[in-house]
Amino acid sequence: MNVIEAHGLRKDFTVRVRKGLLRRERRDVAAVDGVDLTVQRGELLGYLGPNGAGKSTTLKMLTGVLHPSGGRVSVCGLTPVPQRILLARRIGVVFGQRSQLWWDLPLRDSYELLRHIYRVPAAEHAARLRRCRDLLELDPFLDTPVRQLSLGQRMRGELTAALLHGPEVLFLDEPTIGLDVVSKQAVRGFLAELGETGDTTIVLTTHDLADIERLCRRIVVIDHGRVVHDGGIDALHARYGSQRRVTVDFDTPPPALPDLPGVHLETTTGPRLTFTLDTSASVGTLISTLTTLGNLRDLSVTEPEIEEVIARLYRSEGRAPSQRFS
Ligand SMILES: Nc1ncnc2c1ncn2[C@@H]1O[C@H](COP(=O)(O)OP(=O)(O)OP(=O)(O)O)[C@@H](O)[C@H]1O
Repeated sequence: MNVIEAHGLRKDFTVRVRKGLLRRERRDVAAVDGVDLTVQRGELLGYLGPNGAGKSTTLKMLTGVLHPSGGRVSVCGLTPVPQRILLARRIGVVFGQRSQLWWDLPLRDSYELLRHIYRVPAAEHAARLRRCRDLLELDPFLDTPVRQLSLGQRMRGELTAALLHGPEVLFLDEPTIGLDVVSKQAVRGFLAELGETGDTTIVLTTHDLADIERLCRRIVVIDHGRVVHDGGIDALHARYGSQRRVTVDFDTPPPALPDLPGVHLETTTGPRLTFTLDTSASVGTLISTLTTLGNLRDLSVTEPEIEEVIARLYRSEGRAPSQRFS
């Protein structure tokens, strides 16, 4: 069953552009330009794209913060803007830059207030909080006012706040931005566990591709407000011709190699040779050919980096590298 359905979703903003010293011109910018998106119950979807691609704008329309300029959208069977209050009970939202906690209150008190706002039965609330406390290790700072929390502590606190009313869908806009390695691991581990239960549908935007690799089986990539990829990471590797790298060490420098289709000799440093292989080429064929040329002492195969694949995709959509990553 689809929890999120968007068809031809668009959002135009009117911006003023400087024209000469005093003149300003109004111009329409299509931030989201006809996005079709369906997400099934229990999916953990990565929503990717370069800066300014339209990710946050999409999330704002899905959560009822922004009115779409066109298209249809439904989340949990509701239309986000007109049914915003009903929807708020069924979704959880974490926008990295904004807080839903009370700045001067300790986390514990913010959670108690949220319990009353959402009218969550005490036992249910306690059970959910217990789980978050354990998995996100909240106890050392549960009684600290939010304004005194570090970014990583606050993010763990925000995640908990978004989940205490038991939402069906969790929207996360860059939840690991600026976090140290330990906090990132805590947040990722928590989301992985939440995703595995299949009870909560998660839509995650991030520039951290390690988040995507660790968590998402399906990714949707948008650029200039349009979907440019919807599928698994493997499909991306296949589509953008990722290259594996094979490094071998011979006992002594080997003689010249015969040509093998899809295999490219990248570097030779004494007895060490490094090859790149197109997706169509076989590592097995390369190795068996190499063993006929001399004694192999060591061998390593490196899988293509997701960064490399995503960079190719962004490049193929016609952006300069400096515009791509934050
Ligand atoms: N309130 C607004 N008024 C005018 N233009 C806007 C507004 N909000 C967003 N935009 C424009 O819409 C486009 C998409 O912005 P959006 O914030 O959705 O991108 P994003 O993919 O989330 O980017 P980032 O990765 O940098 O957060 C950008 O060109 C942005 O400048």
